[in-house]
Amino acid sequence: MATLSWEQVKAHSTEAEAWIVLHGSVYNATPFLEDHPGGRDLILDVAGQDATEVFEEAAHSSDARDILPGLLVGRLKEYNDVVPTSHSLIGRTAEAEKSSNSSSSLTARWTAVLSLVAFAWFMGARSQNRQDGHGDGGAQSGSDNWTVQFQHLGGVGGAAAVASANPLWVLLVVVLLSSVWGFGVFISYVIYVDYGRLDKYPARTRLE
Ligand code: HEM
Repeated sequence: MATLSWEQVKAHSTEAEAWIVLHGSVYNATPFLEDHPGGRDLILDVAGQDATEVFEEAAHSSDARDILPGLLVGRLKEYNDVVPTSHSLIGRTAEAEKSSNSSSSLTARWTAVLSLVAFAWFMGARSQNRQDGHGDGGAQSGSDNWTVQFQHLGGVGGAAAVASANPLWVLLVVVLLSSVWGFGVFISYVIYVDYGRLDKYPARTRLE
């Protein structure tokens, strides 16, 4: 890797050659200027300079940091790295959101809840049918055995109660729980993503 001096870095402070220093490594940001979600000007403001502080203040994600190796030019000869890598709330939250709240895992959760509802409904309906004496003997006895077995299995807990409850009550409870859950997800989204995004802006560009 090339070892560079401050003079060389300072000589690359134009739009055509915008080098920035992050933690002592020198990056050529020019190919990325147009793609920068924070805009080209924020990078150009610090071209030819040490951008570590503003870069960390903007709490860049690991996705942003993954872009850096592709822009690497070299390393400064002497560099005293005093700015810590930011581990801000928003950085960690955004990454956690990506892994835990991804649409696929949400789909999986909803599928699990809906399966449970369908199962409880089915068992409730079966048990109702049996108690009302609407079962038509031999043909149904296989399913009724399943109901009985389920109730025996769940006899120790709430499963039997769920199975024998009116399916409409089961549905109501599930809908209520889902609403509370959804509200919780919404509130945490507002707190961590919307509110947290304020921290993504460097202090000098932030509206105080
Ligand atoms: C080559 C260096 C840089 C790269 C690769 C880069 C990359 C990125 C990326 C990928 C994002 C989207 C959000 C994220 O994933 O974190 C972002 C946002 C941002 N960047 Fe940079 N960035 C660089 C330099 C800078 C510099 C020097 C500043 C100076 C202040 C800056 C300020 C910002 C701001 C304020 C945002 C937030 C934009 C928004 O959410 O609307 N970035 N950057």
